[in-house]
Amino acid sequence: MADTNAVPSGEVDLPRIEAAVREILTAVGEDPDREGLLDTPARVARAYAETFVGLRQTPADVLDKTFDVEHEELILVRDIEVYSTCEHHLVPFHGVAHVGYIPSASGRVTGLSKLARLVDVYAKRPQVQERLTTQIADALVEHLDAQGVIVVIEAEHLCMSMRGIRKPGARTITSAVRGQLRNTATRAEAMSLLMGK
Ligand SMILES: Nc1nc2c(ncn2[C@@H]2O[C@H](COP(=O)(O)OP(=O)(O)OP(=O)(O)O)[C@@H](O)[C@H]2O)c(=O)[nH]1
Ligand SMILES: [Zn+2]
Repeated sequence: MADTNAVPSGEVDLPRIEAAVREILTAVGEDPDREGLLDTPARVARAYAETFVGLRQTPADVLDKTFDVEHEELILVRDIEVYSTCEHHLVPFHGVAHVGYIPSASGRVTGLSKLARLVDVYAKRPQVQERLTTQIADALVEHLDAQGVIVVIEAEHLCMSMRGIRKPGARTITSAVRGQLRNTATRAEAMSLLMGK
């Protein structure tokens, strides 16, 4: 099975994406040489480079810089906007991520913005929501030695809204809980904080 954590080396092959987009336009019955579409393959290539930039990033890139704070309680950033791409249909899914952790016993914490950056490292790849959730949680355990982690993602998948079953508004909720946050009381406290109750 392919290693979904693998980081490919090298740059995005823009000319190859351009050629593929020309092919797709032709295959759906369009004329890639008509004026309105002339720049489209190059635009799509640049957009894909941005959409999948996380394939060239690692969690260490954002979590290696830490500092020590005396705080062995929950740190939670709620409502981090997420745009990712469903790996089945290559259309977006979008919503919010809530990311919380209890720092290591030595109080190793990361900057709050780094939690949002970590979400993007994994969101900017072809994804399924379950794996996105799990990867964020596991990175916090691995890189911060966090004593507990909770990640909840709520998202709408455009592959379910704009096509296929066509159910706009259906939201999928996934969670990943590690370490001390598996404890019923601690987990209930975190859940009530992240639901805003
Ligand atoms: N578990 C999971 N499923 C997803 C995710 N994103 C999309 N899917 C689902 O992936 C499935 C792919 O199903 P297939 O039957 O292979 O493809 P399809 O014929 O296009 O399916 P429909 O979307 O039902 O039309 C669909 O049920 C999608 O709703 C995700 O993040 N997690
Ligand atoms: Zn999909």
